[in-house]
Amino acid sequence: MSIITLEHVSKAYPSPGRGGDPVTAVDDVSVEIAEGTITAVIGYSGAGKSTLVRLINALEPVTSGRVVVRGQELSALPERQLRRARRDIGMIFQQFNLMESKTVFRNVEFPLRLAGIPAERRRERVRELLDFVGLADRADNHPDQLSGGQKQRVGIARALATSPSVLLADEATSALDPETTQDVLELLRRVNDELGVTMVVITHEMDVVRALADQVVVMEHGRVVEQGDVYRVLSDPRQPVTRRFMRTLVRPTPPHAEFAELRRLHPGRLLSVRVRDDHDVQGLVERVAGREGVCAELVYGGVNTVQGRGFGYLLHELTGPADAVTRAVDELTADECIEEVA
Ligand SMILES: Nc1ncnc2c1ncn2[C@@H]1O[C@H](COP(=O)(O)OP(=O)(O)OP(=O)(O)O)[C@@H](O)[C@H]1O
Repeated sequence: MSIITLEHVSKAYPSPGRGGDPVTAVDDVSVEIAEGTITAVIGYSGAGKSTLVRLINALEPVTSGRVVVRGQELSALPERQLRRARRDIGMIFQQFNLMESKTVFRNVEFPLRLAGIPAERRRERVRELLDFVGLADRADNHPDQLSGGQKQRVGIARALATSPSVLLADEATSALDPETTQDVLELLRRVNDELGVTMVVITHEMDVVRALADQVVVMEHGRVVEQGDVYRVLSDPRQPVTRRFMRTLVRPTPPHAEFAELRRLHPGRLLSVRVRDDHDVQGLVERVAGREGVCAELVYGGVNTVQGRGFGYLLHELTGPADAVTRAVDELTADECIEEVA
């Protein structure tokens, strides 16, 4: 069942200069997010990702379209009800946004105070949350006594204080080193698995997508240009922007100088084979190349996994009698997963 529905949502900001056209940050976006899932929103800087997320928790009003969260159309709610609805949507940020003058305890307690929860229950809840994020012994510290990863854990505890059913994460690991990123991603996984919280994660890091996402939404110039199940999007990216992102996880060919060296050693015709677990394209190469004295040699590979399923590219050199190689190349490149590399 869908917990967040965006229907033809657009957001325009006034032109930064006088008399210019408005900036359309989000342009006619329709997305459905199923309860209990993790959706990654990817796209280059300026694609409209942050704006989209601010529309989901109604930090910004939509220009047109509808945003529905748990059956409530946020854009139609009066301020009081909107504040209540926002308690059901937690948010974490790249720069953590903690109150530096307050202790960890007070930071996590803050949303509970706003919600009017009595002191005793607030204390219990903060303890429970700090336990969950592994910071039970840090309640009395100030943010400047914590590492980046610990600060983000406090951010997560604070976002979860009012037991929201949705958590929005805007580049939550972008300021962290790779190891700390892994720890925070693991915690976010637990938030989803153990608490059943639906998550929308903005990122430009494909490792985050790979580690967390069930579903991917790809944005470019304010529009959603591609969306789908994470394995489908990574193993069969359909838009150029998605392919560029996917190639940060797996490369079809080695970097420039290395490729020149590879070409020197393997001057024959090269075929790049996109690997998917639902299409035995490797078997196809072996069958076709096995005919007429053609030989296919694997010369480079970039393969990764998501949700335990392999995706990526294998590069083969075809050698043998010239006519037979041409026939093999023609037959193989008719498959959408195979293309010749110059
Ligand atoms: N408050 C605002 N006023 C005017 N223009 C804005 C505002 N917020 C965003 N924009 C513009 O909307 C477009 C989308 O911005 P947004 O921050 O949503 O993109 P993004 O994909 O999140 O980028 P980044 O990864 O750099 O944060 C950009 O052209 C940006 O300049």
